[in-house]
Amino acid sequence: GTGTGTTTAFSWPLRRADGLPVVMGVVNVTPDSFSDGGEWFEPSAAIAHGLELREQGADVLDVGGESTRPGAQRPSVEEELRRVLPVIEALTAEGAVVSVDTMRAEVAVRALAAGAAIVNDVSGGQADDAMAGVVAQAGAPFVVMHWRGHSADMQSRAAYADVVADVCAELSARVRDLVAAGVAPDRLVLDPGFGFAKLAHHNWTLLRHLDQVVDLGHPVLVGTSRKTFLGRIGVPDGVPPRPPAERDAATAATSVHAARLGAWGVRVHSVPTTLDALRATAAIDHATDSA
Ligand SMILES: Nc1nc2ncc(COP(=O)(O)O)nc2c(=O)[nH]1
Repeated sequence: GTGTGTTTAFSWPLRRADGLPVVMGVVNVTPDSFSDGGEWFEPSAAIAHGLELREQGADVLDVGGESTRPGAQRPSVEEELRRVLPVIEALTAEGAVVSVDTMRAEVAVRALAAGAAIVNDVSGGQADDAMAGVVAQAGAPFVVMHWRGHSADMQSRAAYADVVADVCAELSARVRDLVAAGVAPDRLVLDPGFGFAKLAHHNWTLLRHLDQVVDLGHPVLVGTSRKTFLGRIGVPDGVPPRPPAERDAATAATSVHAARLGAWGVRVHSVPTTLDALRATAAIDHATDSA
């Protein structure tokens, strides 16, 4: 690409005309993401998948080149760029709104130049000190996820006095640091980071009290899709969780719940399932009592 990628014109905060939460479709260009590892590793397959998600109704396509599943080893910057840039360029050329899922400032810079409109950083700017400046300079919307260190050993940090209060406090600290570094507050999206340094019960508790995250005053993104805690529903201890492809109904339930509690958006693998569930809920909410 020429590097002067066209960022698709879009207004911020992004809102759906139908009032449903923004649907962010997952395009993992990785050989080992836990939920769909390897399916879309080739750029052509990832591009086709992204266009399909957009066709299905996704408002944003989240393109990531680094798997963040527990225990994942990090790719090099070069490898991460090789994976995501062709996909970002092609999807933005087709008019899609793209977010780049990266913890690296260098990748964010190149992705924005290639047309990405949003930076989605699971570390919320903690993994790379240069990220805040890149996002501030670009004026790009920035997704700040709750994170306690790299996936290699993050589950060792899954200890909380009060997971909701702690996650809110740690996200608020990130907001302060990012604003101090020049990021505009109205460009920040917060995300509780389901499954990152969290055990199943932490995830359920965060969902139950998601309104407290919403009350921090920033749009909230929820990324529960196909995560292991959903695969454990109805599965006895000691039995492996159900595979990711069987977790879309549970994911949809969490998306409906998140919408009810005021979430701005949901980051999902299955767009049709998500929209079906959200639309059904909206139909219920808008049902009139006329005969
Ligand atoms: N903002 C945000 N980004 C993320 N990126 C990757 C994953 C890991 O899940 P995947 O391997 O299915 O992409 N989860 C999140 C998340 O929960 N929130």
